[in-house]
Amino acid sequence: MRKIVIAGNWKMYKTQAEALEFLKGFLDHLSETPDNREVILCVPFTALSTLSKNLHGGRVMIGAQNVHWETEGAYTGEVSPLMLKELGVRYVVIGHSERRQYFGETDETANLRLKTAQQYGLTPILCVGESKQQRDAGETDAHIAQQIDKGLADVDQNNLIIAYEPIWAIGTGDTCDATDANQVIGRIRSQLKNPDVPIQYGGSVKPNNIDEIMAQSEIDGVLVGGASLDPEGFARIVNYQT
Ligand SMILES: O=C(CO)COP(=O)(O)O
Repeated sequence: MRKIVIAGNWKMYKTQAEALEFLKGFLDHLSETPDNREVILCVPFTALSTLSKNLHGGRVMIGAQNVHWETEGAYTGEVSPLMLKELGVRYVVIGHSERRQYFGETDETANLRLKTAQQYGLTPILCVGESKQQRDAGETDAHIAQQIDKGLADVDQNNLIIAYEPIWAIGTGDTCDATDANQVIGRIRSQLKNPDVPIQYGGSVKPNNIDEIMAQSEIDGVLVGGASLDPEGFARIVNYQT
């Protein structure tokens, strides 16, 4: 039985005060959430400590949005897995398309980050997905196969989540057709050594399309950007109807 994992990716949004405000509105709704759904908030580094203190022992787990591959060193501006562990972080997003696009991340650096994260007991969420140009050229499967192949080299598939996020669907309101996403995710699964790895869909997930997305047989959860910033909306997503 595969796990269901619903994660919010706040990206570079919310100060500590705003994060606490979010919790006030969000936590009340979780009593309705079935036990088999993992709920994760992947927040900016600056909000991790506050969220950790306020969520300790509760239903919601905390994730970071990146991690360096060394334990410590002269890497200005970077954060190590040990530093995240100390704050109670359990998950970390790796290789998000925004990091690949704006910060020069590659499949190779994603692979290094994945291996170190696992070594320190963090569960990585590896993001993969094609651009509009690649999709139009019929290169979706080949591109993702390469991201998976290189990204997961020597990675333990027993402590891993994958997020399929078509780049053209991120932040655009242009959701990938749910049955289409289901097929791509099925093909990703067939490439894995462990077919039980949870695979999420991400890209313009909203309260009004979550039920259809989660009705798909291969989709084990979602990675939500913009709609995870609103406590009511994200609660509706977490409590999707089957
Ligand atoms: O990039 C995403 C999650 O990591 C998706 O963002 P949106 O939900 O805002 O499209």
